Amino acid sequence: MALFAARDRSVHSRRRRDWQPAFSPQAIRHYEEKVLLHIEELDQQLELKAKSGAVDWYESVDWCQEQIQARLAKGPAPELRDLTYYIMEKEKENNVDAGPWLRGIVCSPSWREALAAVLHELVLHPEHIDKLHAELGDTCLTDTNALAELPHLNAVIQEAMRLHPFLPTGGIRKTTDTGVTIRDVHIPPHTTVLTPLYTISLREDCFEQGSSFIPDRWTTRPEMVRNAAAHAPFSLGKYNCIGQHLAMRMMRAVHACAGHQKVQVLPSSRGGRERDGGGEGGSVYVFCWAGAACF
Ligand code: HEM
Repeated sequence: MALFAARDRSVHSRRRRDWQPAFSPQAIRHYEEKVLLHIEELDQQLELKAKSGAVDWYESVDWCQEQIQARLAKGPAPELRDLTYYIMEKEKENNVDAGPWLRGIVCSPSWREALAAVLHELVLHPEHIDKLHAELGDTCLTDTNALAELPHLNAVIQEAMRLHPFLPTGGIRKTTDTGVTIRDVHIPPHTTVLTPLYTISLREDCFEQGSSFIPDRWTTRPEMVRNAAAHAPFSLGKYNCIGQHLAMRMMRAVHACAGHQKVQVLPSSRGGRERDGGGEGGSVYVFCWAGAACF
């Protein structure tokens, strides 16, 4: 059973405690050292590709999945004491096969969706790529502490995650025997509660021009955020995303490359779904493999 699916509080807390050391500041630093090599490689590849043509998004996704499958198939080698190794070992102790779960985290939903969401918006709003480029200046792409201080980079990521929440109707919870009263609303016992994050994100009473991509609302136009509590891309409380700091640090590094290399849009080779930029020209989504390389 995946960690997030452990609904028994004590089981969940114990399993989460097991995972916690893998996300400590020291562990993240150690892990970053490895990942940042791939970020430099990504930046170089982007530069090369920009000269020789586009990279196909779908090929990149296939490559990414192959890398992770190969990594998981190899199993935990003693010298590989990193995040993947740690989680696989811990989950083995809990009699859980972490393979599918890790593949789930790494290859797909959250990480990939968030990377794609930001790129999707950048592709549709190239002026923000220029702005990122200017903001980056000569900031080192692998200096994750310096990247964390860049307001527009952070704002672009937050805004894209607001418009494309990874769990559009997610965070399913169920009340217990007693039900629960929130303000003056009583939710009866054993009721499943769904939070429609996508709908909330677009509400005018939460965000002015809620359906528009306006990163400046997170920086110079705070009045456009009418209810900041409506934005919780990593969820809240005891079940919130344990990997959020790592995810944000890695996303900043990947998207800094987009700004640095001023990524441009070309038509998609296999036609586009909505998130691919679809009717508006498709996209060159070169970054998925950077995410994959991270793991
Ligand atoms: C931008 C990328 C990411 C987003 C948007 C994201 C989002 C989320 C959200 C919304 C939840 C809560 C689900 C719920 O309420 O039921 C969650 C849980 C979780 N996430 Fe992430 N996540 C991201 C990246 C990561 C990464 C990189 C890792 C680990 C390497 C990770 C590991 C987890 C785990 C283990 C949980 C379950 C936590 C628990 O139940 O205690 N996530 N994530």
